[in-house]
This record gives sequence, structure tokens and C-alpha cells, in this order.
Amino acid sequence: MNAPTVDEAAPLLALEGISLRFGGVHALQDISLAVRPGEICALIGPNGAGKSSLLNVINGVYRPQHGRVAYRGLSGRGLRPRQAALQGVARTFQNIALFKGMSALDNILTGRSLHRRSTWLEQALRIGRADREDEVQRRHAERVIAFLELQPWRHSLVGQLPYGLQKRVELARALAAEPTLLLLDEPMAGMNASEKREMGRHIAEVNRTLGTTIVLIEHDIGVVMGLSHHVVVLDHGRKIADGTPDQVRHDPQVITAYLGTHH
Ligand SMILES: Nc1ncnc2c1ncn2[C@@H]1O[C@H](COP(=O)(O)OP(=O)(O)OP(=O)(O)O)[C@@H](O)[C@H]1O
Repeated sequence: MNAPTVDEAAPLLALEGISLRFGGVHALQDISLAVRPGEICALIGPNGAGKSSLLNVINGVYRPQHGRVAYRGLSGRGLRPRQAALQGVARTFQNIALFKGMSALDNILTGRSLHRRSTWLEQALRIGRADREDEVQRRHAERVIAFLELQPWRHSLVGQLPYGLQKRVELARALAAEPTLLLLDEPMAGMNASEKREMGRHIAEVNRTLGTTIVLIEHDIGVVMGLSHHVVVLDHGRKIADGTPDQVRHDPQVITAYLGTHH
């Protein structure tokens, strides 16, 4: 997979000195990092390193005790989740969070909710703007479905789809929101090798074709190194490396953390 040229402009997202505690647990300690527009940035590290917590700080689910989050000209202790969504941050979850009894298309349509102008009453009665909007949202969802090659399953109930396709529907739902920054929490967890290749291809395509900036958590180092422009390594809540895949691959601290010989 060829990495696209990454814009050298100012960061889209900058974290400065982020610390997050849960009681006595220091989930994140003094984390600073910058994500440039158009890049795929991977967060890697052993279990419990703080990767999911960091995604939750970025999209405002967790508010750090210390530090600043700067995103698209907004800067502060962190965004609120709704503010983050309105500012173009979308995410997927480690454990699939879809409506299993609904079709793939209807799940993907839920990703369009922020783009609706009609009130819930207009939507419930299917009157006024709601009717016209339905058509627009559906057309948009169909474009995402085509882009991620999900057409054969658009009317299938999500709960009946194989795991790899459910993960792709979840990616589609996040993409339906037209995000500027897409956060993917283990998009390939639990997949076999060919499903991982397929998902890696789609993620690269989203980045390359739509220009979406992506921060992803992934455990499979082979996948990460082939897909990402930028890799940040966390261990026990601290950042231990930050650089290109090649720089990180040869970092002695990273090798030690992964071999687990320093604890
Ligand atoms: N809501 C919470 N309440 C209490 N402790 C938490 C909470 N969320 C995370 N933690 C703790 O913070 C630390 C970092 O957890 P986090 O889930 O961010 O790590 P991770 O790198 O994503 O791990 P994994 O790879 O296992 O998903 C862990 O010690 C975890 O137990």
C-alpha cells in the first residue's frame, strides 16, 4: 500500500500535556502529540497503555485533569462530545456499536443525524422538510455504501452479517457523518488476515480519496506499519515513541515494551 504525500501544514489536532486519572489509575500522563491534516496516525501499545482513553479525550468523552486539546482553532481542556461531532470528529468503537436488528443502510443513515435540519416531529410525521431530507440523506448513505463496496448487504440485518462486514458497516456509519477527523478504535480487531487486508484497503482509500485525517488504534504491528504515516507508542499511560513507522520500528524502548522485558 503506497502512503500518500502528507501535508506539512499546521496540525489539525494537537494535544499538549494531557493527563487523565481514574481514581489512583494514571491512564494518561503528560501526553503531547500532533496530528497533521491528511495523515493516518496509529496509536499502539500494550493492553492498558491508555490508547482508548486518549481517543476518548480527543472526542470529548473524557475530560483530562491537565493539558490542552487544540482542534480546528478551538483550544481548551477538551471538546464536549456533541461539539466534537459538530466539528467533524467521528469514531468507531472497539466492540461494534451498531443496531443489530436494523439493516446496514438504516444503521449508516443514523450517521447522518447531525446533517438533518427537520425537527423530530416533522420526521415522525414525514412532513415538510423531513420528506425531502430523507431523500438527500439516503442518497448520501448510498454513496458511502458504494464507496465501501457494501451494496450487496445494504438491506441485510447487521446482526446477521459476518463480523468483518459489521466492522465495515460501522466504518460506513462514521463516514456518513462526513468527518474531518475519523477515530477508529481497533478497526481490525478479531478479523482474519484477509478481512484485515480488506479493511486496511478501505481505510487507506478513505484517507487517500476523501482526504480524511485518521487516528486509529491497532494491535497488529504489521498492519499499522503498512497503513500509517505516523505512529505514536504508549506504554503505561506515557508516550514512549512518536515518529514515522520506520523510526518507531527501530526504537529500543518500543522493542522493549513489546517484548515486555522491562517490567
Ligand atoms: N472508565 C474507566 N474507569 C477506570 N479506569 C479506567 C477507565 N478507562 C480506562 N481505565 C484504566 O485506564 C488504563 C488505560 O486504559 P485504556 O483502555 O485507555 O488502555 P488501552 O491501551 O486502550 O487498552 P486495551 O488495548 O486493552 O484496550 C487502564 O489501567 C484501565 O484499566
